[in-house]
Amino acid sequence: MTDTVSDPKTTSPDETGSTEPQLEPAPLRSLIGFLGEHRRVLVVVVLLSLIGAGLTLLQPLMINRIIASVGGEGSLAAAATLLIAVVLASSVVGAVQQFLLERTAEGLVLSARRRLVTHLLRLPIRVYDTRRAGDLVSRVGSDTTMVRTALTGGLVDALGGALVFVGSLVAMVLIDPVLLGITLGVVSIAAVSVIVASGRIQRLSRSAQDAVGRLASGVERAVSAVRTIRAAGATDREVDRLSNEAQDAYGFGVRVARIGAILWPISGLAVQGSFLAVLGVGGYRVANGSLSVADLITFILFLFMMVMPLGQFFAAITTVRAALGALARIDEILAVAPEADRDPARRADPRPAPGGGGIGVEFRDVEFAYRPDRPVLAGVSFAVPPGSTTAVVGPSGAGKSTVLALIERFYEPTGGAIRLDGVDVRDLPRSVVRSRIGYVEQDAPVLAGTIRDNVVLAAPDVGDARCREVLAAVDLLHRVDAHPDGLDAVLGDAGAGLSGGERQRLAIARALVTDAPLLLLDEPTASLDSVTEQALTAAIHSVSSRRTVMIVAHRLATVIEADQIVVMDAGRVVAAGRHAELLATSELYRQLAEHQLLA
Ligand SMILES: Nc1ncnc2c1ncn2[C@@H]1O[C@H](COP(=O)(O)OP(=O)(O)OP(=O)(O)O)[C@@H](O)[C@H]1O
Repeated sequence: MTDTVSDPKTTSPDETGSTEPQLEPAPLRSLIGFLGEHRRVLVVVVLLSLIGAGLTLLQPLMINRIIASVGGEGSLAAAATLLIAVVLASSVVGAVQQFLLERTAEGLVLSARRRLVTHLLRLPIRVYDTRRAGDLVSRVGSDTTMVRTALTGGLVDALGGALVFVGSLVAMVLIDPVLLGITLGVVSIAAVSVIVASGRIQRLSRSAQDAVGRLASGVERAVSAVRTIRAAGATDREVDRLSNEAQDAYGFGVRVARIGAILWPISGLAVQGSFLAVLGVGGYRVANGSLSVADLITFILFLFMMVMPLGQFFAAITTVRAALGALARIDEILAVAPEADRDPARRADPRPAPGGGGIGVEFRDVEFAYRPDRPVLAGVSFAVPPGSTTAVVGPSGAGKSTVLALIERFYEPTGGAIRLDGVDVRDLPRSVVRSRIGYVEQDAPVLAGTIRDNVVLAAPDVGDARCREVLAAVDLLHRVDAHPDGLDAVLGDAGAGLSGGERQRLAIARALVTDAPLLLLDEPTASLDSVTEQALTAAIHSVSSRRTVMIVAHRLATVIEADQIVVMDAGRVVAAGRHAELLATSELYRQLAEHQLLA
């Protein structure tokens, strides 16, 4: 299972001027796979495009008939009526095709965004540790739009165009092979230059998308930390940083424009050259009688027809290549395996959650590292009896939060085992493990939305009475009642409208609402004053009679009453026991306690 975003295939960074390793563009078949679910309507669009191409090809032949009818061959009125009918039919077919194509393109964006969002929220936690949120967001917003341009920017038109091109070619070879030879000679100069240049355009567009991703990450970083940035007087520097990222995207766009600026005159010259050559040589051949005027005009009309799809085709190459660059960024995320459980056959039967008393937790020789070269937990063992309260204390960086993250199965231990009620957590589906746990992470976020949205996150069906009950338990009910909208009071991003302590208490209410038998609290009282802290500690204490509680705390006052205190240092358990015992037996605990005037 892949659980990190890998970029196995990279190109040399200096090709694009970017210092970051570049993803290889997605292969064309990946784009075709993406289009797969819209294949029915795309077949219709392609058919319409082919019909449109056929109708277009008929037009020069009809003009030939009109010219011939002026010379006395057949009815002019009939030929003209037929031409008008064909032109009208071709417009109608074109309009229907355009609409279906645009609708399909929107559908493509929709399904790509849905797939990405579905996947993005299920990636292993490790991936979010290494990826920037803004960049992930820009893949959903901007890269999907780029893929859309592959369709609307000519992929389908190019198919109809190919028919017009081939049809024109056949007609032209029948009319005058010599003239056709001259035309192709000149046009191939344009073709070669476009194909060479489009590879470069593809790399540059991908770099532009990467730059847009970095810009989005930068904006996200700046907006989410706007107070800190303002207070630090760093606004101007952040603005400069972001405008540099925007400048990068601009730079790549300008480089694409530069290539385009050289490219289009070359193709324009080739097209003009072929017209002039056909007019010159064709005029000469009309003069010496080897070609009729009607055939020369028809040939020139077919030349027009051939050149138009050529333009479409060149444009399609460029947009499809740019889209493949963006698709590589989408595929990179889709290729990461989402969080997965063990083969169901090997899973233990999840036991029903006990009615009361909580569940037991056991760590046996647990090893863990976020990075292979830096072990974070080394042989951690301890047992938390059901219904007891265990505090985990120790200096910063000791691995306390990691212990809770492993119980939640955000990461897998690299050695040893974690058991819930005697069952290895790896043998339980993650959803079952998590449904039994109420978890308050360190700096737990408040989600934008109402107070109710926040409380019922894990239990969307609970009623107002239960919401009020848990809000009362964390001493927030009076705050809710003071607001005219009560539970429906809207909180801004990051819980704007609440104090730091209120946010923390709301997070605890969220963990309490499900009545989960195991409560994991990571520094739940960090931003509380000592009076509120005491109230909250009492609240936690009152709910702890019915469940197992594990609480990480720096403030020992919170945990003095715990049934067991596990002291960690540098990824190891150095002591475990009750407060009074540890004061006598653990030097580290005594130091921690002395600092807080508890000894
Ligand atoms: N997501 C992560 N990726 C890489 N390293 C991490 C990650 N989270 C924590 N670490 C590292 O793992 C070690 C233990 O971190 P952890 O957060 O578990 O410590 P802690 O005891 O909870 O610290 P604190 O009391 O400061 O919260 C630290 O060295 C930290 O730098």
